[in-house]
Amino acid sequence: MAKVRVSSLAKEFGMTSKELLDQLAEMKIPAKSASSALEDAYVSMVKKKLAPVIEARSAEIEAKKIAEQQAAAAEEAAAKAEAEKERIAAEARREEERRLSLAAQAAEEAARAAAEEAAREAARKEKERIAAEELEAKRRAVPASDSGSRFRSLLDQIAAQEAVLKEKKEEDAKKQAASASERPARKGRGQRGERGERSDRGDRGSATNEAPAHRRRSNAAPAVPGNVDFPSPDKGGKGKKRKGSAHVEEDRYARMAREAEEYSREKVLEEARAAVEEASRESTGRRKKRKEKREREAEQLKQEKKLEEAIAQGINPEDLDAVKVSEGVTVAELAEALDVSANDIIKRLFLLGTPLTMTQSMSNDLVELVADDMGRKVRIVTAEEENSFSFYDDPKDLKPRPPVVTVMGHVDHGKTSLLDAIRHTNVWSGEAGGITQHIGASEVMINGRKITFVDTPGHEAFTAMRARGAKITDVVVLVVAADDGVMPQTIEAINHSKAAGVPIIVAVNKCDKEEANPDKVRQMLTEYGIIPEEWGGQNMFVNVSAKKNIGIDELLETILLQADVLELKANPDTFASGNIIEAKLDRGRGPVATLLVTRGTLHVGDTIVAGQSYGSVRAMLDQHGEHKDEARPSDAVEILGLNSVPAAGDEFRVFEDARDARDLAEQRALKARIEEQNKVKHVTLETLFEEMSQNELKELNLVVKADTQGTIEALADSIGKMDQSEVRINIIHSAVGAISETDVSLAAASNAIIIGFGVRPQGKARDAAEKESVQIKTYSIIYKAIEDIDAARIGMLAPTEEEVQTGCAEVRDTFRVPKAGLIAGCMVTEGEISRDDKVRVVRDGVVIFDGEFGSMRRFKDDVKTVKNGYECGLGIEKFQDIKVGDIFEAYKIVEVARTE
Ligand SMILES: Nc1nc2c(ncn2[C@@H]2O[C@H](COP(=O)(O)OP(=O)(O)OP(=O)(O)O)[C@@H](O)[C@H]2O)c(=O)[nH]1
Repeated sequence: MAKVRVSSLAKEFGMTSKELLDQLAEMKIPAKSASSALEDAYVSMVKKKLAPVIEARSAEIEAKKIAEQQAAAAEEAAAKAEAEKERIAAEARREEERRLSLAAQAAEEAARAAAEEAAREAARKEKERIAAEELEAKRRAVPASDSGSRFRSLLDQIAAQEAVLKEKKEEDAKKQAASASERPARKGRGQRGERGERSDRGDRGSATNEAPAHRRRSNAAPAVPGNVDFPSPDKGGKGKKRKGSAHVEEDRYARMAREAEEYSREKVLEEARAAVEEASRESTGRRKKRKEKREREAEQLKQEKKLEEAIAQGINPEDLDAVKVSEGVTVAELAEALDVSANDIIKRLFLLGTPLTMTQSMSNDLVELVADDMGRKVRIVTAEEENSFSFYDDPKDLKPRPPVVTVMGHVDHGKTSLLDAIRHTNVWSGEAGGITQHIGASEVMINGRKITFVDTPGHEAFTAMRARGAKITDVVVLVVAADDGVMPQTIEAINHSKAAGVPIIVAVNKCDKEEANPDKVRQMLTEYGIIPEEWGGQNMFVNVSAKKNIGIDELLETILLQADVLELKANPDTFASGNIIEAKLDRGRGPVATLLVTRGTLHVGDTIVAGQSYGSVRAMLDQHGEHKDEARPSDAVEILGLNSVPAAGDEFRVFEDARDARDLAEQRALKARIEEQNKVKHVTLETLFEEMSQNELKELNLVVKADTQGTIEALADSIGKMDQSEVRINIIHSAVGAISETDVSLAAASNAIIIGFGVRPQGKARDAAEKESVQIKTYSIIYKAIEDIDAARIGMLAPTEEEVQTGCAEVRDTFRVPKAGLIAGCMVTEGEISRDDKVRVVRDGVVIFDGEFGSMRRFKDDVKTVKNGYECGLGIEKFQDIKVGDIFEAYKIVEVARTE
């Protein structure tokens, strides 16, 4: 066997070699250094001993790893947030700088425009001054003596020039006033409209210089007071200088610059705010993504857990999402389960050739077919499954629990005596007639460890209960009397234990007896696969004497050893569940149940459901009749408080809500009652008379199927002539053709018998009839049918011979053989056909010939029988009309004893 070094084992355990060496020294396991190699046995010992330490270590390491991962994740998130903050700030800074430089540029442009305007204004004023001087010079140049017409005309010219100047001045003033009043109206317009208007007016100079400033102003829409003087669109720059206009314009440009600056700052702030908002939106987005990720992970975890549970419960994970329906569900119930209309299902059933009504129950195959047709998944739950609970426990919640042991064996081999010896109490003497009458349970403490014993009865009548006993136990102690050896119930106990997969410890009892032969018992048991360990097998054997108290301690130690190997665990920190091992109605205390807790902890006051019973645990008693407050996994206790007596073997579980418990129990009880009522036993020709007298049956319903209409008419005619004074015979349905599943449904619904003439049940009709207990009687001659019905009517019918089908073969090919005639190449599809069987040739459900085989061959050899799955050549006596697809039904007529 491979050895493991201390160092590598230490590494595996997550400890240092020194630590492990210390532990080994403590356990007295020889190991000198880290390089010392340990035997396998030591390794498993160490593993077992250090399991809690290793678990704690690995949990510690795991926790550390998780903490590290979390810290790293937090650090990363913080770094990311910091970087993001930095990015946003830088972005805001850059934006601020850009806006400020734009504002400065705007201010500069405004100042330049102001300077240019001032220069233009100065030039205009200069021109006006020169013109005035020229006029004055002209006036002075006119001689005082010359007061003739030339002088007058000169004065007129001057006066006209002055008038023109004045007029122009007035006009300018008007225009300026008009432009000032127009300004606010223009201000509201779009930038494009404003520009268009200006170009229409042909404002050349200011259009180029002022356009940027105007655009910005228009964007920011600062309030412009109505009385502000704007440069007038002075054509040609002529006209007089306006009073204080330079000063006003200086103010305006300064304000424009300030406004531009303010606007820029506001804009920058606004954009910075938007950037921050965007960033926070992004971080919200990240938070949302993280949340989504967490949700996804949680969902995945849930799915994994569900899968684990499904596997633990032995359910196909694919069936998890399937709709659960009970076996024998009715059309209406299925419709409700699938949330579809019952009509939809009825329609589909009709198309499948099996029309059913709302209240009729459906076969499993039909349920699956219909569901499949609808693209739905269903899981058919058996009654047993329905009444059982399934749980899933996280492995980390599991804690060691005591073993539950069942003592089994042949009657009088000493089971009770052995338990008595174990418990040091004299149970045997208290039993009625010295025979254990029920499953009893008891707990024993050995070396500080508990073992729960379930004592099963040894009589054959309790076989079923014993089977349950084997299922709820961890270990079976098979008691075999050394003087008696292996007996029928010993074998039965072995089979039950094996079926339940429970290990068997053999207690060879009565070894004190002289005739005891323990070795013979060992020898006998090998035949049943129970081989002693000392002979290289799997089973532990202990020789005991219950009477003389010999070998009892050894037996108990062996049980504990076996339990250690099994590593039994359960979750004690949950609602209790388990099995009823015995229940009875006590005259004074009402229903009393002994139950075994397999999971969780049961408390006084808990509400439980067990099978169809429910109630609160009013009192809890141990095997000595002492009151207990709680029962933990592997504890067996007697409880009071159920509303009825549950069945031994029923599962129980605690319900949080008493109403849920009552609902479930009542639902189960109701279902059981309905099922009982629905178990209709249909009439048969053999039971007709009995039914007539017991249940006052006044009518016999028949469904008649025949090969021809003539046969149906002949039968109806004969029946009409029958004496119907005691029972009326109704042909409720008759038709030509094979007996179908629909005929069976009809017969089941109307308590009818199916009579077939020259026809056979088709497809699944035979199975359906068996399931529904509908009798199908097939005849080839009418008078035989009439005879049977007549005999049944007067209670004289008792079949003396019966037809037994032996097999079926399908014709795959036909060929002619000289002398032998037509031979059918067949495949046997059911049972085994024999050369001397009778044979019926069935085509499309109708019997076309009834006779005997003429030949039966496999390859070139004549054979006596051919089994299912084999090919053969079959010839039929006096029948040549064989066609591909025909079915040969082989049958025998057997004698049946009269049942009266
Ligand atoms: N000599 C001898 N007799 C024993 C021993 N064990 C049991 N007996 C006797 O065998 C008989 C049957 O014992 P039980 O303990 O009732 O046997 P059981 O298998 O429990 O029987 P049922 O309850 O009927 O299934 C009694 O008379 C016991 O005294 C034993 O070790 N030695």
